[in-house]
Amino acid sequence: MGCSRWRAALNFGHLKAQSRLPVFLTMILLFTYLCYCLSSRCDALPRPVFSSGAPEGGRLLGSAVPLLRHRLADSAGGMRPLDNISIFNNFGSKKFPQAIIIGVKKGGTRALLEFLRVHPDVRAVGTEPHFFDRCYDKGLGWYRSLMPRTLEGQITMEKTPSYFITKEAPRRVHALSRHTKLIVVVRDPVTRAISDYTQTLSKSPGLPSFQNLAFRNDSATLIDTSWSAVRIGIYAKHLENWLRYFPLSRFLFVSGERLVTDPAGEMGRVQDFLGLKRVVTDKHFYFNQTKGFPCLKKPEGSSRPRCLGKSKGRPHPQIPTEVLLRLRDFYRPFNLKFYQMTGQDFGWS
Ligand SMILES: Nc1ncnc2c1ncn2[C@@H]1O[C@H](COP(=O)(O)OS(=O)(=O)O)[C@@H](OP(=O)(O)O)[C@H]1O
Repeated sequence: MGCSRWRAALNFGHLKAQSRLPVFLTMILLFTYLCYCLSSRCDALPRPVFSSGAPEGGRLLGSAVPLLRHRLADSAGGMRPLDNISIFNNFGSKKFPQAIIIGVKKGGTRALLEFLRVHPDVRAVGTEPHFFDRCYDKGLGWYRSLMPRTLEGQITMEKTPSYFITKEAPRRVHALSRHTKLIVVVRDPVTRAISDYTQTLSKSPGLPSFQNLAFRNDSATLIDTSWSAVRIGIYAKHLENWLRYFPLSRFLFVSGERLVTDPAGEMGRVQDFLGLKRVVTDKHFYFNQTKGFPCLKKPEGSSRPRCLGKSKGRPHPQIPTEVLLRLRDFYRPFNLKFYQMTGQDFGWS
């Protein structure tokens, strides 16, 4: 094509010769952007992370995928293996989650999600989206863009433990879909509070002692319910808020304690609730003596087993017995109410 014809093709009439170059460059940029979007690479999403340090990537069909993923991981020198292979990420479509782990903070939510991800029919966001609490104004399009692609029959999941205590969350989740399955991992509220405190302490070493924060002012008896570490453990109160929007049948309450002592048993209940085949069984777990927690066995073809990261299963500070007893007294009526509401006795004394 001769120069004159290019000129004719790009002749915008009223534009002077000097102003054509920026227009041309803009068109090239727009065209490149369009191509980029069409190849599904312009999702404004944070990439999923895998807190255990294990490889994270798209799941392919069937059981060959973990094997392939780990082979790739091994040969990728620790890099997430599938990130650079766009074809793997383009299967299926992004859907809103059909099931959400809504709580509770420090209950064992990460362990549950990572155990579930072993299942070939579960695909989940690695990071916590915080859509129904902090990011609601970003809109549903943003939320869906965070989701991994799923094929027919696969379940999309996310976990954000703060949803359970967020006043607006039940209404918002319900507005998206009243069919959403809700999973709550609960743990003895006293241990949960100490776990919560341990996490804050790890970030702010100058934090006052647990007992200073747990009791109101200088009182040695009055529990400070304005402290979030205490408030989160009043499960009955938070559940009441959710039950205004969802029937009990939409919930599954997972015992955080049993998730540690009998992960396969608890996973059986979870898979049944989600309508999944019981694929994740005791064969997938081993107890890591050093960590003191169950970990995922190494998948075939990988030389590495998978435990959760260092921030999961941390040692807790020693709390005076009288403080623990007082807290137990405080939680007892709320726990009993919670057992009654859920029809489950979690055995917290
Ligand atoms: N398998 C396995 N490995 C490690 N840790 C396990 C596991 N199962 C349950 N837990 C318990 O999970 C607690 C952290 O809970 P969450 O993942 O819900 O925490 S968070 O809210 O996402 O920060 C974490 O609390 P801490 O022990 O206080 O660290 C663990 O007790």
